Amino acid sequence: MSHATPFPVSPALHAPHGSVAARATDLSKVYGQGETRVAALDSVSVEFRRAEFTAIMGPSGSGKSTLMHCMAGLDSVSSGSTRIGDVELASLGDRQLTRLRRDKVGFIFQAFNLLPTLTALENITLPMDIAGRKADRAWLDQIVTTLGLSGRLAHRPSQLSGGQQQRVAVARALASRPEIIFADEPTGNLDSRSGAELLGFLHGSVRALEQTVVMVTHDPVAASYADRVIFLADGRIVDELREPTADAVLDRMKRFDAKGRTS
Ligand SMILES: Nc1ncnc2c1ncn2[C@@H]1O[C@H](COP(=O)(O)OP(=O)(O)OP(=O)(O)O)[C@@H](O)[C@H]1O
Repeated sequence: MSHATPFPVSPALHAPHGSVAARATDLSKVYGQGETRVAALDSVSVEFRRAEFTAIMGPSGSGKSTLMHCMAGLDSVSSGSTRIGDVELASLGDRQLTRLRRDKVGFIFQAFNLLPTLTALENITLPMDIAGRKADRAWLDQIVTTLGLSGRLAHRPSQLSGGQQQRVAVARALASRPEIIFADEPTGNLDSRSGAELLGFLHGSVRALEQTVVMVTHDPVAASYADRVIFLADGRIVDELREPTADAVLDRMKRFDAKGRTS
């Protein structure tokens, strides 16, 4: 599906695509043991290329969140490897991993996860403030303007609509120019119009800013904003769709459902 790009496209930004922003190789994740053992991920290998928007879909319990958490270094892996850029996450100690997450990874969750006592602007710059890094003012201005937050920066989260709060969360994720953004059902708490706006911003950040985005979603329309969709079932990647339309995604999902019922 073709979606409008809200960010001004700068041709100069369209430098070489195709390098890998994150990669999992033979990634397995097992929770529990004995009778409670669950293989949440079973030998998953996947690449997320730079400046590409990937949606991860699959039935409940198929391993979507686990894949994202392992890729983002929020959860340990049982076997296999995960890399952000050139860095193998298993090779890092706790402090190095915390620093890598802070500097290289942006997160957007379904719950907006904003601190209620801070203003919108303070929430946006918080990760950089904690890291002792100065925000790039021009970059911040561009993000804030594009996301339509200029007049809301002094507001606290309770004074903002759900859509505005989620846009603050998007601005926070984009502000440090992370290598990759992981979004877990980012539109789950939004009405359809705010959701569409947000997906437009994510899509625009991929096109115009060369941001890499990986998004878990249950919604075929949300997935249609991505460049590709990967489908998980029982902890394995079972299919992939490029240039998805909502109808094509729905069609694949129906096929998996039908297979699930007959197998
Ligand atoms: N901390 C945990 N301890 C034990 N089992 C877990 C844990 N986290 C996830 N699981 C199990 O791993 C499997 C994959 O879970 P995961 O949350 O990754 O699925 P999902 O596809 O994101 O599901 P949903 O769409 O419902 O959010 C499930 O069977 C789940 O019960």
